[in-house]
Amino acid sequence: MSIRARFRARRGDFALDIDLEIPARGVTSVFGPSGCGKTTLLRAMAGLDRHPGGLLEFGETLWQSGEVFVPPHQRAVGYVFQEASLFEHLDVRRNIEFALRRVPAADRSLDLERAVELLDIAALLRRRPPTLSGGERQRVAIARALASSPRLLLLDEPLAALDRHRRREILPCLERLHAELDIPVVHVSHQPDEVARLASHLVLMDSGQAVASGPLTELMTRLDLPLAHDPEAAAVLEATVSHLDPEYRLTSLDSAAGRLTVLESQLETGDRVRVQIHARDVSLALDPHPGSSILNVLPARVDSIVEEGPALVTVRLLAGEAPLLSRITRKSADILELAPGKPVYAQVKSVALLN
Ligand SMILES: Nc1ncnc2c1ncn2[C@@H]1O[C@H](COP(=O)(O)OP(=O)(O)OP(=O)(O)O)[C@@H](O)[C@H]1O
Repeated sequence: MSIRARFRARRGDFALDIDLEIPARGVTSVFGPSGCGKTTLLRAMAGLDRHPGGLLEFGETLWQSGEVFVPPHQRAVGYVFQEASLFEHLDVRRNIEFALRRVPAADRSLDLERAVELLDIAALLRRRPPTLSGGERQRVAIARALASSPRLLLLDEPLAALDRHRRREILPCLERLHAELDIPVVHVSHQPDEVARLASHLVLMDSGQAVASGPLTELMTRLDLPLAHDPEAAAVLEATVSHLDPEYRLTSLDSAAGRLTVLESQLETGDRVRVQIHARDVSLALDPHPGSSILNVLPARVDSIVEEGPALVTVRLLAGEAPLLSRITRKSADILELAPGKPVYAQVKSVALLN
């Protein structure tokens, strides 16, 4: 099942020209520079702005086409924007109950207790919004959006107004939503780390257009797209915990790129995790370097190479079928005579667990 969105709109000098098909499951992140049209797209999907000639299909359900325009409250869409708007005179419980009551009991996909548990807001139920912190407000706003039993959740930079610490508190809640509720989420963010952690699908926007749309793991490592050239460029891999080593306090993960070793954490065998490997943390060698202290050495082959200014190159590798990035000096690339198809060993200095 997929979501099809086609919108053309003009706002002063800005033109939105979008024709997208994204999966109606998992988390799709819409990523792009300020002013590129991310909010305009989400508002059009929610039905908050009507753009004549637009098309929006949610699976078999038509929300907009030609003369058809289903108003926002009949779309079963939950949305949370940067500054959460709550009913300031009602306590948190009543804010959520208000949303619950909009849906007949037989059609509810979750109850108050479940929404409270997922967003970890039991302690806030008697508080009124003016007494809540920014992070608490956002958690309540997301719980309220869920209480209306949406078929689609739209989150427009819900964490933008929060500092790093508060964002770290909410990210696990968003992950739980994704893992435990079968509601597709379209999520707008400026933060590459948030996108890497949450998204399964990515839409890259620029100047009102979708420059690319595809699986996160692929788009993050495509050398024709900007993410792979960022100083923070990284590959993201799904992995399963395969072995715990109590003696050395290490954990082994099996991924499509091969076996990875990370420091011991709270993980158990069989857990699914997501890891991030930064391009700057991957060096390359022509042999497996048995004398090295680096534990994670993956056989790979060079897929493509792009220069990053006069001194550096970014190399896209395929370790098995999994793409990885390596940022090395142009001199090293010349010494190793790197070229597409060449077998190499990727020495991974650091693997970050994202959850
Ligand atoms: N009512 C309006 N009148 C004129 N221009 C507008 C209006 N609303 C939005 N715009 C312009 O449309 C463009 C897209 O805005 P939008 O809010 O969708 O961008 P965005 O990608 O969400 O940005 P940000 O990441 O900064 O939130 C911007 O250039 C903005 O200035």
